[in-house]
Amino acid sequence: MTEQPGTDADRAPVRIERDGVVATVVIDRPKALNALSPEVLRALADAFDELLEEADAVRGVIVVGEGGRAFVAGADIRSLSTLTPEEGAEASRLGHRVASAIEAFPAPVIACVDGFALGGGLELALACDVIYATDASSFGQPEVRLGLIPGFGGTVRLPRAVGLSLAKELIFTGRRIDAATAEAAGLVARRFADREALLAGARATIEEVAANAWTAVALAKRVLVDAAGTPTETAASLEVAGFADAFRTADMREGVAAFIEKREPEFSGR
Ligand SMILES: CCCCCCCCCCCCC[C@H](O)CC(=O)SCCNC(=O)CCNC(=O)[C@H](O)C(C)(C)COP(=O)(O)OP(=O)(O)OC[C@H]1O[C@@H](n2cnc3c(N)ncnc32)[C@H](O)[C@@H]1OP(=O)(O)O
Repeated sequence: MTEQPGTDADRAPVRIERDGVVATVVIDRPKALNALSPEVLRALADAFDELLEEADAVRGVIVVGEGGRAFVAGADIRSLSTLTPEEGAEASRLGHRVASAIEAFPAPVIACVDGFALGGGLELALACDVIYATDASSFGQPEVRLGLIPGFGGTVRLPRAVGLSLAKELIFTGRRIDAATAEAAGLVARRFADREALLAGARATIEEVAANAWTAVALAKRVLVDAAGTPTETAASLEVAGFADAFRTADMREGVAAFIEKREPEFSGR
């Protein structure tokens, strides 16, 4: 799909901003409320592939929508209207590829929601590790109002985030919930008064994580992602393997030694 002139045509749909150990992935289609076109999805997948090449220097990623009105207002409905069922399946697979790239990234990815997070937008946020939001934000899976169902992981991750009962209510009604309700439901980890506080809070969290053994943080994320939704026995065996892997790191030896010697650890990332 090509952007209409005078809309977002003159800008890349996604950009990466680097500042120290923090990388920020900005979805930049504000005139379409950052709707997910195929170009946006491919650019998101490329962005995380690019960040993976620098993973030894990036301790956390912020994902945010440009414009202050929306994180992402869903899949691009104009694009969806042109699809055959097979193209729809391909679009859904493209969305799942982006979600997998986010879940595979070896550091925390924080969705900073400022405005609407709807449909594929909420699903993108759910693929991230943590969701932070401004008070004015809202969340929903309105696909059924378009004759669709969630196609970017919403039927998988929303029940995990808020429980099956509320997930079914949101998916069946297409209703939007505000940030306070989303926080109370466990969908949003922290709320902030405005965009500036939101981004500052996400940065502070990443810097706090960066002070830890990021080998352990990466291991914990891998276990949490791989174990999600699996039977308890499977999840437990994944944790056992991850715990054993931690003993193979220099960081574990350094962390333990630093505690015993009553000094600050100096983690190497090995
Ligand atoms: C091969 C082709 C592939 C095509 C798709 C590729 C991506 C696929 C991704 C994987 C699968 C995703 C599966 C997902 O589960 C499906 C969905 O997400 S379906 C869409 C769900 N979202 C919605 O239904 C929300 C739609 N928007 C609204 O309800 C309202 O815009 C709003 C958010 C409540 C805000 O309302 P207002 O404040 O009144 O603002 P406007 O409505 O005037 O919007 C401003 C402007 O933005 C345009 N716009 C908003 N949302 C979208 C959108 N989702 N797609 C396209 N454009 C959108 C709106 O049209 C306005 O533009 P203008 O008319 O001014 O040009």
